[in-house]
Amino acid sequence: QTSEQLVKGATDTSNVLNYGMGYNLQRFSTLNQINKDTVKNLVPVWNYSFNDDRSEESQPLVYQGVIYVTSHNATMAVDAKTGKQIWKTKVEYPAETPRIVCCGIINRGAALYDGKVFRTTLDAHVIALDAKNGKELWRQKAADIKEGYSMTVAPLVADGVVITGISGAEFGTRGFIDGWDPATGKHLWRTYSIPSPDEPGGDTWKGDTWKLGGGSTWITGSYDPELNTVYWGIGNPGPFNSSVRPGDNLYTCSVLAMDPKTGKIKWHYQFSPNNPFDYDSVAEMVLADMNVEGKPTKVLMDANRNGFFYVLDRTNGKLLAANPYVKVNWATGIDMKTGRPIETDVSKDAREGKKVTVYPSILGGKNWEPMSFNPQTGLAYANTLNFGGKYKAEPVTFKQGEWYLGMDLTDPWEFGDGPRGHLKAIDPLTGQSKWEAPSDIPRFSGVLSTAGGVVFSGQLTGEFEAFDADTGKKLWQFQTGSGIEGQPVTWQQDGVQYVAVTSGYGGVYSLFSGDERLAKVPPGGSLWVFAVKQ
Ligand SMILES: O=C(O)c1cc(C(=O)O)c2c(n1)C(=O)C(=O)c1cc(C(=O)O)[nH]c1-2
Repeated sequence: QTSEQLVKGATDTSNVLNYGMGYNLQRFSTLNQINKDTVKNLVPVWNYSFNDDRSEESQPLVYQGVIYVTSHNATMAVDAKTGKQIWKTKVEYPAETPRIVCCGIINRGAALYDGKVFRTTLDAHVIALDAKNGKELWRQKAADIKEGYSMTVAPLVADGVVITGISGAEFGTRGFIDGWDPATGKHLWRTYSIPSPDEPGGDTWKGDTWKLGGGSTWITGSYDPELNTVYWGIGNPGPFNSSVRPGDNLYTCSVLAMDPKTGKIKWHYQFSPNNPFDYDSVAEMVLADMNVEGKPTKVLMDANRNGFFYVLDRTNGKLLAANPYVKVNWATGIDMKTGRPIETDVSKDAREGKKVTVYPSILGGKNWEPMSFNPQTGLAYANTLNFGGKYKAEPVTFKQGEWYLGMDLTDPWEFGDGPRGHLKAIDPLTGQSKWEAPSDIPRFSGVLSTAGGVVFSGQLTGEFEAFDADTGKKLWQFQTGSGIEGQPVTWQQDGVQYVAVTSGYGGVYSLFSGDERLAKVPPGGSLWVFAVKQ
């Protein structure tokens, strides 16, 4: 398809063309056949097996009646109406690859453009497949797994350029974002998320620390075609132990506004300077037009892992609002003039090597699982985490291909008795919830909202759920075969509205929380498609 079709994104209701359902990453659909009244009649239409037992985080794409979905070891095309496989192309990677993957053997999905399917591989390659038959058209190596790099990100195609990020900040890497020619795979540009000493921002690193500075870019950016600007979030600095790397450590825990053709940085905003707590700022930068103090404003929204919900003016990076949306104790607020956090003793003590209890934990107030913004209700629907962590920095030495953390990980969580997560309907400008749907085990699935007044999400124990967008009341649920870590999408074909989500248990909470309630969840990746019973 053309880039023009891609721009339509969420408003093109018969296709799901990119990660985030539209370049604004709103994950909102104007479809309303599935609505507050009819959702109780939602039934599965078909289920397609991935023949895989890993976590399935891939967001399905839909184009002209074909679903394109990925797992860590395959790319698949499936007939959207029947669930019949059209093609499946395996992804091979060296057996030692999982050793340098921090948080799960996963892939978050593909990008579609000009008859091709683009994806990344765990061993840090970018590949293009023919959308018709799954044949590989080109393959490029982005980085070396021996140096600790891996890839889980879904690519973005903006202004005719395939844009990809990288993972590896827990292994002493130096993050970057790459631009590739969709037709040939030619490498067009690389923008490092960590500037070298002679570049602007280079003085925020001491000595050689920039070389191992982290700043992964593992979640797909958003794109404003009118401003021709891509917004991409940057991960945590490495190592966690901040005494190793004094300074602000640009551009870690920041958002970059970039030119898609050249990768040139137009502006940046740093959420958490010199961060010790793994507060990656990679999560989706959602774009919307919103009234701010009575003025229509082009904004960018971010439910940051550091616990604050930010609204920026996306034309220039100016801070418009920043309020906590979960419990936060590392800062009392954000200085609206300087944009910098007003830190508490928790941050100071952590930097001095003392043991602290920090809210949010190193998994954040919200992790990677994408939220949805519904322009009709003006609310952001996000799966948030409701626990803190115990944090103590410890000495660390760098060894290539090994964990480079500098944090005592023996007992890192501070779980309370209450629910460990909520699906929250958040007012972006205040951070306040209109409603909260608690969950004992936190939800780690993406969120979808629709003009039918319904919000979809899923549980790590496998329930696919629908909520009333205005009240948070649960309207429907369906037990899938494994845990849901996927990202629901919706589209319409031949007059029928469908909803799809992957099921397949795993991800960072499952790996590291020690939550025994998850031990009984059966593995098994598959794709579910639902519609209202006719
Ligand atoms: O710094 C990084 O490079 C990096 C990469 C990834 C990833 O690629 O999945 C995660 C994280 N960090 C991370 O901090 C994290 O909490 C996380 C959760 C998940 C997941 O898939 O559940 N991935 C990652």
